[in-house]
Amino acid sequence: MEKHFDAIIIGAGQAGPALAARLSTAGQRVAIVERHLVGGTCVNTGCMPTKTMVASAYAAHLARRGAEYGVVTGPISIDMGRVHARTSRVSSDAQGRDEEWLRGLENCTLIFGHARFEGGRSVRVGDDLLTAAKIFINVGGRAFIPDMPGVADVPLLTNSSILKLSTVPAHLVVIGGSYVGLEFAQAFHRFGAEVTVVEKGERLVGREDERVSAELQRIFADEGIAIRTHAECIRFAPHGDKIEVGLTCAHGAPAIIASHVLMAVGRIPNTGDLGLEAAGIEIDERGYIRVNDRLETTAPGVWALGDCNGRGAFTHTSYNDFEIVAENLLDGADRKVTDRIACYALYTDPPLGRVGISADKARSSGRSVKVGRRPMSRVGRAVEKDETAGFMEIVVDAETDRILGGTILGTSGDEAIHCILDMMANDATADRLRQTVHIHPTVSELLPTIAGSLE
Ligand SMILES: Cc1cc2nc3c(=O)[nH]c(=O)nc-3n(C[C@H](O)[C@H](O)[C@H](O)COP(=O)(O)OP(=O)(O)OC[C@H]3O[C@@H](n4cnc5c(N)ncnc54)[C@H](O)[C@@H]3O)c2cc1C
Ligand SMILES: NC(=O)c1ccc[n+]([C@@H]2O[C@H](COP(=O)([O-])OP(=O)(O)OC[C@H]3O[C@@H](n4cnc5c(N)ncnc54)[C@H](O)[C@@H]3O)[C@@H](O)[C@H]2O)c1
Repeated sequence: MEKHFDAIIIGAGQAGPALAARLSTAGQRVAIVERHLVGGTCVNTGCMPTKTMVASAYAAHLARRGAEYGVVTGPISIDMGRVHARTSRVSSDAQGRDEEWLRGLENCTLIFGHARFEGGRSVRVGDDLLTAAKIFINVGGRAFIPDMPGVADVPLLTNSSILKLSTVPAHLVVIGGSYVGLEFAQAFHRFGAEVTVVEKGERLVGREDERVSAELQRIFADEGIAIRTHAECIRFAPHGDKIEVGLTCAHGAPAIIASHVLMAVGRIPNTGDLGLEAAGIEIDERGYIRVNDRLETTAPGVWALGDCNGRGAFTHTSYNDFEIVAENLLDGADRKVTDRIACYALYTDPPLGRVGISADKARSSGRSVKVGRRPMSRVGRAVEKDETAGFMEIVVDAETDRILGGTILGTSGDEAIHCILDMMANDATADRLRQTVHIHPTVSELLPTIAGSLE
């Protein structure tokens, strides 16, 4: 059956639902199509369940350290069933709320099914052909499983299936030492698993400055998490009821035996089964939909938002894509994706908060910069909490004194980094930050001091 709307949104992740609400409130008839669960990756298999798990793991870690704080506790054990139940509840509550809200929107129809383009203005979902003058793609991505030797011969976990474990793995091998890998590695180690992180690059979080990689590696090693870098030739083979993970490393054992293996080597966009060619929508060599600064695709009347456009890979970037598209369409704004200041956090303990350009990248780009840095051991609040691993860093343009970026690898780094982000958003100078009085005792209070001693 053919059904006509003013707008079709494909995918109910982090941009789609908000856009559906804005367009339908503006009086447009909107269809939003979702093939699995409302809320997409973040709510169901990404941010929310992982940060819930990370919180349980932190509780376990603190409980084990209780005596250091003068809290005498008995033996610590992990009820993985309850960890799992808590994680599922947080996700399913949010998913249910989001779905109910979408269903309640006037002028908006929520349709479950796989959407596929049949032309520039038409999308098939099952027996229905939906047509609209405007189509918005918000299909996200999924875990990438590379074609490594033995990959089809053994069971491998992804960020989705690992959330279903209701027992603690004996030995979890994590392939990939970046966001997904490190957050799960530390959490499962704190739940009691032996954990080995296997990274093919020369260091963890290879996109960050070496100082960050080295400090994270030290923190992980101190906790007892094994790390194997330079693992360039990973292969898998069944080993009884276990999995042999073969590694060709510069040093160390050639293989390890795992009870479970998590693949965390990146994500690929869900663009292969969308029929994009029928609408003339171009993708790049990695499958990301090509968009311009206003997130318009190569087909008129079609936009791509969120992870599938390759312009961001976070919930906040997907949501910001919604803001850009909605304000340009409905408010006559001229917002651009390149106006966004890069910012993100890695939820290890301590977390890494990052904004703008890093010190090494600024220097290698040839810019003249000043850098201020302090170890977390100089932050009073960190000392009081006895969480002194890490450091804080601010990067400043030596000519204009404008703040270019910041790194906080340390307790509350995911929150405190916003001081630097907000200063950057207001184009403030380091001197302005230096003059700003911050609250004592906080992690943020050292930032004005650092801004006053740049080198
Ligand atoms: C383990 C993990 C932890 C993460 N933690 C964080 C974090 O702490 N902070 C952060 O900012 N980001 C985090 N992320 C990234 C974040 O989850 C994503 O950037 C974000 O969810 C992207 O949102 P999106 O709207 O682009 O797509 P998604 O949330 O992936 O939503 C896309 C939706 O489209 C649907 N869909 C796909 N194809 C079709 C089709 N053909 N027809 C109909 N529907 C379709 C999918 O079912 C899905 O519901 C994490 C990711 C992972 C994997
Ligand atoms: N805190 C957060 O915001 C958060 C948390 C989790 C995920 N995410 C999002 O999810 C995306 C995916 O995260 P990710 O960690 O899977 O990918 P990633 O691209 O960030 O890192 C992949 C890692 O795997 C390594 N690798 C690649 N191929 C390999 C191989 N064959 N063998 C061993 N190692 C290999 C890479 O060198 C890299 O270190 C991120 O881009 C991020 O945006 C965000």
